[in-house]
Amino acid sequence: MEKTAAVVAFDQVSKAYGDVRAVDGLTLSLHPGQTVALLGPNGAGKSTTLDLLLGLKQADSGTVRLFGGTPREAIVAGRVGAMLQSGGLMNEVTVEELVRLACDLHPRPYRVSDVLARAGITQIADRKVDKLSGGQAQRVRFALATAGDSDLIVLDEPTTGMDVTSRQAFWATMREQADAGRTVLFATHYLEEADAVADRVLVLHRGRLLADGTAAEIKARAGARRISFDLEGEIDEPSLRALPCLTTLDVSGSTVRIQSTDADATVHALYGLGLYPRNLEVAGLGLEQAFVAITAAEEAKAL
Ligand SMILES: Nc1ncnc2c1ncn2[C@@H]1O[C@H](COP(=O)(O)OP(=O)(O)OP(=O)(O)O)[C@@H](O)[C@H]1O
Repeated sequence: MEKTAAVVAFDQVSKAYGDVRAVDGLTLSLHPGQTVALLGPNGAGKSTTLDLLLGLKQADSGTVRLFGGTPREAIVAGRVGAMLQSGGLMNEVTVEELVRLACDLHPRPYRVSDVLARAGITQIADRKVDKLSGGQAQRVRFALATAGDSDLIVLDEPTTGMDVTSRQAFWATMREQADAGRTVLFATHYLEEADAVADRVLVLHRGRLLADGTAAEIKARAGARRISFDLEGEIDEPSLRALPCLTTLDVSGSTVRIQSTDADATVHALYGLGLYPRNLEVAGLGLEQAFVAITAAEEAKAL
């Protein structure tokens, strides 16, 4: 394995199940220290992408490389820790026994007590794995993914079932991992998490990469400003519709709501029309709205 190679490199990777193209010509590389969120609607191909990355599924075409070698080589060398969505936990063993097993199997293991503490499961170390709540089981899966010193941590919807406090603690731990130079890749349906945690966001749709950038870039790309104001008197919709950089216009009574790709230019032109907007507000789109706008535009193209 090359030392300087990308952590993850997908080159024109495709995987189909019958007629369904789960992953369709995906090219992508990830680098050390990045925290990367993988977003996409149901069925977009997120889990398949992670399975290909981990060598759990084979691509129909294209290549998947981890650290310049095959996924299997990287996993055998202990360079990858993974927490998958559905992975069943062994029954009839305690949390501590299971974590100890994961540590024993890792080429560069951490101390069991440290792994338990980091995952916040020291208190339930003696409990049988099949008696855990959903959120506790997620934390145990996280402990298994971080049982040793791995360079890449892969997480498929890691915080599903966790309460707010566990979620915050989880992401604080993940940030420490990224600060220590590890690459963290996670699939999620929680867009606010991606916005808060990831320094790179990938949007998958029908197995293809629709967007790749920081959360701010993705919001900007979606036409990321909302402008709202009130106007007195009759509203001349055609002249508002002709404002520069406008993507949507909604007039409701005396209130006008606009989405614009350049709020400065739009507002400047608004005053240029001789209008006096009151209660003017300019706000960014959230990542969630940007995500909906980007994927909806793609759906519209497909029709
Ligand atoms: N083993 C399989 N056999 C047949 N089709 C499959 C199989 N696994 C996945 N698919 C299909 O491939 C597509 C991508 O599925 P995948 O699970 O990768 O998406 P996802 O983005 O992870 O979805 P979700 O957000 O719902 O978890 C979907 O249309 C799914 O129905």
